[in-house]
Amino acid sequence: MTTLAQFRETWRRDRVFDFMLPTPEFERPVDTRHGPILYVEDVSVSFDGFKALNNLNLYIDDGELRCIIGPNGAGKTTMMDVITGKTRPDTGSVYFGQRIDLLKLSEHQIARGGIGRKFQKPTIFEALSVYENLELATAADKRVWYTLTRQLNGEQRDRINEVLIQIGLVDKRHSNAGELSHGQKQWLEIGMLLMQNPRVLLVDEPVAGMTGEEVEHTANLLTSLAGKHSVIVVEHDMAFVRSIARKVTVLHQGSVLAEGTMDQVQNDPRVIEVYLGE
Ligand SMILES: Nc1ncnc2c1ncn2[C@@H]1O[C@H](COP(=O)(O)OP(=O)(O)OP(=O)(O)O)[C@@H](O)[C@H]1O
Repeated sequence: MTTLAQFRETWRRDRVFDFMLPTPEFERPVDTRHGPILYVEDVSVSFDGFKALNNLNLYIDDGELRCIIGPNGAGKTTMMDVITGKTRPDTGSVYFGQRIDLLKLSEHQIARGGIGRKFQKPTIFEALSVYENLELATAADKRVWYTLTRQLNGEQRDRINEVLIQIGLVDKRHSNAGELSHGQKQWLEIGMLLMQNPRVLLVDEPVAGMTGEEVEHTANLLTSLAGKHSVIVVEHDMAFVRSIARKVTVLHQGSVLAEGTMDQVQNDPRVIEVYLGE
């Protein structure tokens, strides 16, 4: 007799029935037995006839740190919008692990299901302390009055302390978030995302406007997250990309132009022509 477990084993990603789709908010871990945690396949997005993404194929391995570069308008933001459910593609498929079809989930479900996104502009609560910001981020229920009046359990407190160490803000735990430097605000927001234990973190231009020291701290932070999380960094700062990148994907006109180590893509004549030679 076929048990449900055996049946699951034989599922093909393209044959998942809606009613069997796990609710990603509650069912973990995501199935990454085949390697990738994200499958973006043949994805196209048009805006008024203009193809922002053009049969884009991108595979991100579980725990990898991937840098995405490319000229203005290459489709980097649109790609992140598609993965996080903000923009729906015209064609193609996007899977989280083997079985979770992200195109069937709302932006909220995707975020709660383990794909966190850090926008360029931090969205921290400036009037609250660093600790309180992290405390807010632990909650499934984002209603501030509820969150701040309830007691944290020991595990949640441990997690906040762990994240404070990770982001390097232990000494600032009682400072108001509004008093932090630009870089520290960015790290706090990364910390808030980490409180949700995301499997994938999308980070948009993390070092824009940072001092040299802050850039270095950010490089250390993002590289320390790889392994435990899959981290996708979109960044224009080439020195920064070089300092953290293992594998780089170059987007151009909505497709992958080149992929490889920083040395490989930097020496690729097509990449030099459309991007690095600018
Ligand atoms: N909502 C939209 N409506 C119309 N056109 C759009 C929309 N969003 C993006 N585009 C266009 O799609 C193309 C890709 O944009 P996208 O923002 O994804 O590029 P990008 O690689 O992130 O660029 P940048 O490095 O400048 O942020 C651009 O030509 C942009 O003008």
